[in-house]
Amino acid sequence: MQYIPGLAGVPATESQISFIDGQEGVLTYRGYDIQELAEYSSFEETTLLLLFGELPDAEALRQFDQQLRENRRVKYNIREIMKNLPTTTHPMHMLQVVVASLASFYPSTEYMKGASDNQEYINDVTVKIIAHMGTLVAMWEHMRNGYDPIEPRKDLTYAENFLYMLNGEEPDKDWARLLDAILILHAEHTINASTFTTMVTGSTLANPCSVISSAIASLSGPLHGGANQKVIEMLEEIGSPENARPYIEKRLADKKVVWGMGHREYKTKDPRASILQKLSNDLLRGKSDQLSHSFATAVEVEKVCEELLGHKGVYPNVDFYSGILYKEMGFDPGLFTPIFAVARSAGWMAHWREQLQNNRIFRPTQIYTGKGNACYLPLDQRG
Ligand SMILES: CC(=O)SCCNC(=O)CCNC(=O)[C@H](O)C(C)(C)COP(=O)(O)OP(=O)(O)OC[C@H]1O[C@@H](n2cnc3c(N)ncnc32)[C@H](O)[C@@H]1OP(=O)(O)O
Ligand SMILES: O=C([O-])CC(=O)C(=O)O
Repeated sequence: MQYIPGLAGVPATESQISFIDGQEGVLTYRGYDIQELAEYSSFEETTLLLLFGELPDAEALRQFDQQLRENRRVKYNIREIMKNLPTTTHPMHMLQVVVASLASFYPSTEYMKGASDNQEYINDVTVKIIAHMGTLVAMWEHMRNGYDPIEPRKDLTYAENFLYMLNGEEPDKDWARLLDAILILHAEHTINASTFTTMVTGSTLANPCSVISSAIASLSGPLHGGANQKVIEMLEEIGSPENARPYIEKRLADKKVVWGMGHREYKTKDPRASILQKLSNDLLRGKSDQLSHSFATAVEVEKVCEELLGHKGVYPNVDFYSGILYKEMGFDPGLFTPIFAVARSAGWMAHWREQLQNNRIFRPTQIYTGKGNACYLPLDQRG
């Protein structure tokens, strides 16, 4: 029996949801290239694709979109739970707590019989969770700053409503389209740590709100989704392109990782990083402000890392360029990982549903490396 740290390269499931070619830098959802989806699809349509395996027809999309719109509002008592959290609570921790608490408001043991026995519950809770994610993140942004949250609207798309709830203004169509593309890019990524968490928790037939809460916890770590906030902090610390080389050299000498670099599956640049870089470049072109400076610094960090880490297959991942876009859109860095979670709720729900269709509890084994038979000594006889 061989132990493989981090289960690198070990298949944990068979799945039809997404595919990565890590050598070529390819990512597809249900067979559709991520570049095409980011350009032409919407978050609502991509979510349906991930959940059901096909691009929907106009009526199916209209119905699903309507369900999402109808499920945006959160119950008064959920808002009360949020009100009682310290305002210093990181938005990812708020999300983990509040999504877990949804299980108290939407309980069910019926679905535990298996997917085929309660499709209606599974569909309802899927919509409820995905629709609530954006609302909760936008609400908390006001609440943690001491203001009342803004109520969601039903006449807006998912991305538009998120921007409206954050800014309290009519959402700009171009910003909403950009956010839509960002949500699509973050919606799914095979068996990453948080999706694996989803599958493990789901495999015990835990309530889906607990399942997604556990996935949020997993995504929050800086080696996973939490890296996007770390990247912008790092770029600000570096300050300008000419500081990139000494900064990276020192980090590597200190055996520290460069945030937003490296990936278990990709041994070349993450295709999502290339798309996000292009979007950032287009947005900042011709500007001479601080953020363009951060972008120039990021490009230089990438260049230095390619030279110093390229031989290890370490290149920018999805978290490297996204923060620059978020900052330009006016988002606080505390929102970066929660926005990732909002998008990824689509992928998590798709994997939860796939897991239930052919469920077997996850229960790997171990190679024991502890002591042999030990003899219990009463406390007064221990040295
Ligand atoms: C949405 C996401 O989750 S994307 C990932 C976000 N996370 C980050 O950006 C954090 C920084 N990156 C990392 O810590 C890692 O690359 C991970 C966690 C993403 C992947 O980890 P693993 O697949 O276990 O990579 P592993 O540690 O085997 O890396 C291989 C080699 O590249 C090095 N390496 C990998 N990533 C980095 C990095 N960001 N900076 C410096 N060196 C790195 C490792 O030190 C290792 O070197 P060695 O062979 O000399 O020991
Ligand atoms: O696949 C991974 O390990 C991490 C990642 O990029 C993601 O979840 O989007």
